[in-house]
Parts: sequence; C-alpha cells; structure tokens
Amino acid sequence: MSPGAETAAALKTEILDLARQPTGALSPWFEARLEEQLAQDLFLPGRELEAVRQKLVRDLADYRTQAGIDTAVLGMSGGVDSALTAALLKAAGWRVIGLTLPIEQDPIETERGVEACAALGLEHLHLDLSAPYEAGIASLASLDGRIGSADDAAHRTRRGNLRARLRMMTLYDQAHRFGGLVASTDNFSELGAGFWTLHGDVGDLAPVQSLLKSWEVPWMARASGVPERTWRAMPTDGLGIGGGDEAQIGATYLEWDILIFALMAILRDEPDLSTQHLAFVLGMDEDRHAQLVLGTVLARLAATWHKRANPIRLDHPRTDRYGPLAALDARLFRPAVLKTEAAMLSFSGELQAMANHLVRALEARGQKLVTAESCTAGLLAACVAQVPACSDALSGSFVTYSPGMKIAALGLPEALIDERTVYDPEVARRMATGALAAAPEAWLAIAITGVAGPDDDQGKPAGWVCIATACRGSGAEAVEHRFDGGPEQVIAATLRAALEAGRLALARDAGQDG
Ligand SMILES: Nc1ncnc2c1ncn2[C@@H]1O[C@H](COP(=O)(O)OP(=O)(O)OC[C@H]2O[C@@H]([n+]3cccc(C(=O)O)c3)[C@H](O)[C@@H]2O)[C@@H](O)[C@H]1O
Ligand SMILES: Nc1ncnc2c1ncn2[C@@H]1O[C@H](COP(=O)(O)OP(=O)(O)OP(=O)(O)O)[C@@H](O)[C@H]1O
Repeated sequence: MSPGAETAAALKTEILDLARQPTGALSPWFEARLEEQLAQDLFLPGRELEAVRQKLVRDLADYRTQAGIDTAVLGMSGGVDSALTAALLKAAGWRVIGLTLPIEQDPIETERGVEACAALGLEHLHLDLSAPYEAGIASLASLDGRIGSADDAAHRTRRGNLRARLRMMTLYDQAHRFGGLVASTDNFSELGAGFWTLHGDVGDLAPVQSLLKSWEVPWMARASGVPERTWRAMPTDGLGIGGGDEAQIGATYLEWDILIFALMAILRDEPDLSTQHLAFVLGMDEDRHAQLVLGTVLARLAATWHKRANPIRLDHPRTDRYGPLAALDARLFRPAVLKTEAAMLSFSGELQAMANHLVRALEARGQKLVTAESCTAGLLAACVAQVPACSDALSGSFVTYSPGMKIAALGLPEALIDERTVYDPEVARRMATGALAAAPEAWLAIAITGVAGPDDDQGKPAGWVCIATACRGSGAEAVEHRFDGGPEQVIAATLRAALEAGRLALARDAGQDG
C-alpha cells in the first residue's frame, strides 16, 4: 500500500469511528463515494481541520474586538454542537455563559451540559423550563386541544418546536441581560436537512454552520477539549420528538454528508437534471439501500428548502434596493473580519453550474473560449475562470467597455459604431470575430454588448443586450435580448444567456463537424 493510500485508509477509519458508523455498515455505493470524496479532499484530514479550527478562533476573536461585544450566551444541551460552539468562543477570549434549560428531559443530557461547562471553564446557569412549557401547552390547548394530547409525529413536532422557541426566548432575554449575543450552534448537515426549528435554533453568530456533523464537528470538539462523553453522544434534537437525529432524518449523518456532496457535484456538472433521473445518474442502480436513502434525502430537501431561504424574499421589482443597503452596512458598520473580498467574486450556483458545463464541453473537444465583453466588463470570463482546472478551456477576455477599446483591441470599424452605435447586432458579431482574430488559440468567442441600465442609452432601452457567438471557421451569430430588472438582474441574465449561447454554439459547431 502506498503512503498516500495508507493515510487515506487511516482517515477513513477515523471518520467511520467519529461518525459512529460501524465498520462495514456503509452500503457499497456510499463506501465507493466516500473513497472518491476522500481523494477529492472533501473530508479534510486532521491537520487541515486544525488549521480551519484555528482560523475560526482567530475570526471569532477579531469579531469580538471589532464588533465591540464580548459576551456570548448559549444553550448547553449535552450535545456536541453546543459544546464545540462554546469551546471555540471561549478559546477566542469571549465571556461564555452556558445555560442548561431542561424541559421534561433525561437528566443525563443536563449532566453532560453541566460537565461540558465545567470542562471548558464556562459560566453556567441552570433554569428548568418544564413549568412554563406546560403552561404554554395548556394555554395553546384552548385554541386546539390536540397540541397537548395527540401522540402523532405532527403534534410531537409542534410541541418540540415550542420547546426550542421557549429556550430561544430565554437565551435572548439572557443575552440582553448580560449585554451579549446568542451563539448559534447549527451545523452544515442540519442546515441541509432542515433539521432545526425556525426561530428556535438559530442565534446571532454561527461559528460551526459550515461544518459536517459526521466528521468535522466531533473532530473539532475532541481537539477543543470537549469531554469524550459529549463528542461520542448520539445526536438528538432534545425536543422529545422521537428517536435520535439519524432515525428521524432517515439516514446517518455520514450518509447524509456523502450524498449531499454527490448531489452538489452532479448538479454542478449537469444543471438540468431532474430528481427522477438522479438515482441512475448517480450510479445507484445496484444499491437498493442507497436508492432508499436518496429518496429520503430528496424528500427532506424538498420539504425544507424554504427554511434555508427564510425569510422568503419575493422578486419584487425593487430588489435592487437590497444591494445598496447592504453596501451601506458594509462600508460604515460591518466589522472588517466579515468583509471577505471573495464575496465579490461569488456567482450563483446556477451560473457556476452553467460555466462548469461549458468548460467541460470545451475540454472534451480540446478547444478554448475567448470573451469580448462590454457591459459585463469581464464577468463572463471571471465566471468561467471560477471553474476548477479551467485553464485548458479559457484563453482569455477582452474587456472593451468604451467604443475606443472596441476599435483598438478588436479592430471594429469606427464608421460602424458611428453609424449604428455600439448597441447593434453587427457590432456584437464583429466583437466576436475580432476576439477570435486576436486570440489565435481560441476556438469559440462569446461577445456581449448591451445596456445594463438603470437608464436607457442611445436609443436602446435598459435591459437590451446582444450576445454574439463565433466558432473558428464559421460566421458569427447574434441574438438580441430584452431583460427585466435593475442592472444586477440584467447582468445576471446576460451571463446566463451568454453561457447558454456558448453551449449552443459548440453544439452547432459539433453538428457541422459531424
Ligand atoms: N413553502 C413555505 N414557505 C415558507 N415558509 C414555510 C413554507 N412551508 C412551511 N413554512 C413555515 O415553516 C414552518 C415549519 O418549520 P419549523 O417551524 O422550523 O418546523 P419543522 O421543520 O416542521 O420541525 C422542526 C424539525 O427540526 C428538528 N430539530 C429541531 C430543533 C433542533 C434540532 C437539532 O437536532 O438540533 C432538530 C425537529 O426534530 C423537527 O424535525 C411552518 O410552520 C411554516 O411556518
Ligand atoms: N436542554 C437544553 N438546554 C439548553 N439548550 C438546549 C437544550 N436542548 C437544546 N438546546 C439548544 O438547542 C440547540 C439544538 O439542540 P440539539 O439537541 O440538537 O443540541 P446539539 O448541541 O446540537 O447537540 P446534538 O444534536 O449533538 O444532540 C443546542 O445546540 C442548544 O443550544
């Protein structure tokens, strides 16, 4: 066995151990995907997780000083998420106040919460909320008697959610009392599964929200001094709804994480896939267990997407107001630790998926793309450049914002622009052929000229965009569009249309080849 394979095997054994997944209990499909995902570094090894842990602690320390707040309160359930969140905050120098808030529950869970507070050096407060909970149920029963008595899943969930919200009400009161904030204990796996209560679980600052429950959360808890009894404990919702988390979700957390990674990857490569075809495309045909888990996971994702988008924002014509308001906060008030430059380069999942598709199609044919961009000012190339390992598919970009640049860099005739303005299909076509002429290694050119808005320009309305494509050796084709919305929506729609136009141009070109 090579040293690399040996390390991967050791990592796999450790993941199975911390995920409480008995050896040999993964079905063949999950086993094979886990090995692939280990090779793709989706499950980070210990030394990289330690670097992530240290960064989280540094960022929490920066947030504390920059936001001028140094006290965090959180509920200590006896579970690993709350214990890890508390440990990270404590390591970052926060005053951490852990509350055990039992509601008619197993005293062992409270004991573990108390033990974690002591082990981590937290201040501890205890308040039994069983009485207010019973009072709340009795009061709500006057509206609907079933809330207190019916013993089906729906009513258990109603009661469970009430417990979570009662705890959250208590935590916000204590945060106010101590001039602190409420730490959020949610993780990435629960986020995907919608396995939390709206307005009951999510607080103000969420240090572990991007971490996998199967592996990263227990690993980091162990590395952060959380007692073993806690990071080994079976995850429960602490709400008395039924079984453990995994029994309720219908998959172990490790299965959940593996399958979510697989789904995210397949949809990036094939954005048009529908749910009916997933089992086949994912290669599950011979693994009945994997098919059943897929069904459960898809049902859960479908039932909970709205929780991940809460509150739902309608596509009101003036959603362009959100951007400037966010910019105001960012410029004047948002602590520096949150101002990641990377945010400027994030494209939606749909655009990333389309760019990925185009890159893979170019790669498959051994061809490269060049873009000639006016109103998008290089964003199309930036979107394509975000695809991992795109260098075999992207030649480059001409950002020709002004008429002068279109003439100088792409050789457009000045007379054409004088006669028709830059907002013209022939200008778009000449931009595409000009880009191909100036980039000898490129095969496909995509050119964009248009009015992003908000105002009309030179006789063309805001939202008018022309996209031209040309493949080496054939003529250019241009399509005019009229997109709705403010400049940001027009640019996003333009990128979508340009990526699609590139895909169609390649398909046409391949047809001609054949
Ligand atoms: N289409 C839609 N668009 C917008 N909103 C929609 C909606 N459909 C429902 N809603 C709203 O969503 C509500 C349902 O969501 P919600 O109230 O959260 O409740 P729900 O998701 O039904 O239940 C909470 C689940 O999270 C689990 N949980 C809770 C707490 C902690 C943990 C843990 O392990 O850490 C797990 C718990 O076991 C349960 O399975 C509806 O009552 C309605 O208000
Ligand atoms: N008895 C409790 N006392 C205080 N807080 C609680 C209690 N039960 C739940 N909470 C709060 O609600 C959050 C979600 O509950 P949950 O039971 O899932 O705990 P957890 O820490 O996520 O651990 P795990 O899911 O591993 O059991 C907890 O992180 C905690 O902040």
